[in-house]
Amino acid sequence: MNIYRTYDDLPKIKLPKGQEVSISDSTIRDGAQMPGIVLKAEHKLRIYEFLHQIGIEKLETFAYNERDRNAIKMMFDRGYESPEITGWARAVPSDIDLILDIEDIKETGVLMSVSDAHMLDKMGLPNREAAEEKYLNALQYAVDHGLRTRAHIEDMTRADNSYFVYPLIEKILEIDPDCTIRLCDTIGYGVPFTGVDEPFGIPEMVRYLKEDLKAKNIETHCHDDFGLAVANSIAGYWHGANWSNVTFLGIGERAGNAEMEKLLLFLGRRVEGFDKYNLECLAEFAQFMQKEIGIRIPRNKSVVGSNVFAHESGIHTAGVIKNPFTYEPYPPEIVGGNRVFLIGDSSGIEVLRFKVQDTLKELMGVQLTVEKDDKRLRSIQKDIHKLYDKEKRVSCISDEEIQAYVEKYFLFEPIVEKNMARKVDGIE
Ligand SMILES: CC(=O)SCCNC(=O)CCNC(=O)[C@H](O)C(C)(C)COP(=O)(O)OP(=O)(O)OC[C@H]1O[C@@H](n2cnc3c(N)ncnc32)[C@H](O)[C@@H]1OP(=O)(O)O
Ligand SMILES: O=C(O)CCC(=O)C(=O)O
Repeated sequence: MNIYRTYDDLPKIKLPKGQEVSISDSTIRDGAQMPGIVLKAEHKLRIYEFLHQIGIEKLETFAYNERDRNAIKMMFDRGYESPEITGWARAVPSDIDLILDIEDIKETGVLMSVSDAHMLDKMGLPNREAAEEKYLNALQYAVDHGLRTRAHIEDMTRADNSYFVYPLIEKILEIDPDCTIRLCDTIGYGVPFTGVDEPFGIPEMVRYLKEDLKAKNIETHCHDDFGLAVANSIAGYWHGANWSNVTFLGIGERAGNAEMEKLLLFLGRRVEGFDKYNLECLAEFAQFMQKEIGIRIPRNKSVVGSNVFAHESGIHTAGVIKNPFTYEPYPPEIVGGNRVFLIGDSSGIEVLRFKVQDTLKELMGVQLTVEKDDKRLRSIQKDIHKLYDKEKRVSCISDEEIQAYVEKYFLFEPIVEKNMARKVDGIE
C-alpha cells in the first residue's frame, strides 16, 4: 500500500539515461529578441545575477554593439564562476572575431541554418554544399582561434536530416569532437513522443545524435509555437541530451522559448537528484521582469503567476486550510511565493471563517475561534452572496472589505444590540 499525504511521500521520477544534466540560458539573447523588449546593460546584469543565484551553468550573449559589450564587461566584473558567459555568432568569421575580441569568452555558438528555406531563401546560398562549406569553415575558424564551440543547428525540425544534417554533424564532430550540438526547434515543430517520423521527433533525433553520431554534448533549444517547448526540452533530456537552452518566463521570438522556471521546477521537484538549483528567487526574478522590463505575467502562469498559490473555491480552500498538500503541487516557499486565501463567488463558509478569525486576531490581538454556524459569520456570507447575485461584482472581496464586515458584525453590532437591550430593559 502507498500513502501519499505529504510531498515527501511522493516518489521522484528517474531520468532514464542517468546523464549529468545542465541548463543554459538565452534570456539576454533570444529573450531580448522579443518584440517590444529592450534590455539595457543594467537589466542584463541583474538577469545574470538572478541566474547566478539559481545556479544556471551557462548563458549566451551577442557582442554586436556597445550595449552588448558593456553588459558583458559588467557581468565579468562580478567575478562569478557561473553562469559561464559564452558568445553567439553567425557562421561568418567577422562575427566570430567580435567574440574573440572579448578575451574572457572561451566558448561560442555558431549559427548553422540547415533547412532548405533558410539556406536557399533566407541566406541566398546556391545549394546545400555551399552552406556546408560556410558552416565548417566558420567552425574551423573558431576552433583555430582557441574557442570551444556549439553548433546551433537552426530549423533542424524542418530539415532533411538523413541526407544533409546528420552528414554535416559528422563533419562538425570531426573538426571538434567536443562541440555541443544544439538541436534547434526554431519554429516549434518538434514533438516529444517516440515513434514520430523525421524531422519532427525530438527523442529520435537526440538518440541518433548520441548513439549513431556519438555526440558527447547535445543541447535542445525549443520554441513554443505549438505549446510543446518545455515538453520537448524534457524529452531531450529523457533521451540523452545533457543541456537544454531556455529563457526565463519563456521570453523570445513569437510565442517564445521553453520556460526556464518550468524546467527548473520539474527537475527540482519531480526528478531524482536535482537539488543543485536554488528556486527561491524565482518569484522575485519574475517580479523584476514584470516591473523593470515590462513583461506582463499572466496570473495563472506556472511557477511565477500570482495565482499559483491563491485559493478561492470552497472545496479547495477547505482542503488547503487542513492540509496544503490537497491542492498545492509544492510548498510556495520553494519558489519564494506566498499562499493566499481569497473570498469570491465560489468560496464556501470554511475559508470565510478562516479569514474572519484571522481578521479578528489582527484587530484584537487575540486568537478567537469562530464556529461555522456562528450567526455573525453567516450574516457576512449572506451580504457577500448578495453582492455576487446582483451580477455587478466581478472581483474578490478585499481584506479591507472583510475587515469592514468583521467590524460591523463582530464588533459594532453587538455593542449597538447590547445598548438597545439595556434601553428596552430600562437600565438607562
Ligand atoms: C533564430 C534566431 O534567433 S537567429 C538570431 C536572430 N537574432 C538577431 O537577428 C539579432 C541580432 N542580429 C543583428 O544584430 C543583425 O541582424 C546582425 C548584426 C547579425 C546582422 O545585421 P545586418 O548585416 O544588418 O544583416 P540583416 O540583419 O539585415 O540580415 C541578416 C543577415 O544574416 C545572414 N544569416 C542568417 N543566417 C545566417 C547563418 N546561419 N550564417 C551566416 N549568416 C546568416 C542573412 O543571410 C543576412 O545576410 P544577407 O543580408 O547578407 O543575406
Ligand atoms: O542560436 C540558436 O539557438 C539558433 C537560432 C535560434 O535561436 C533558433 O533556432 O530558435
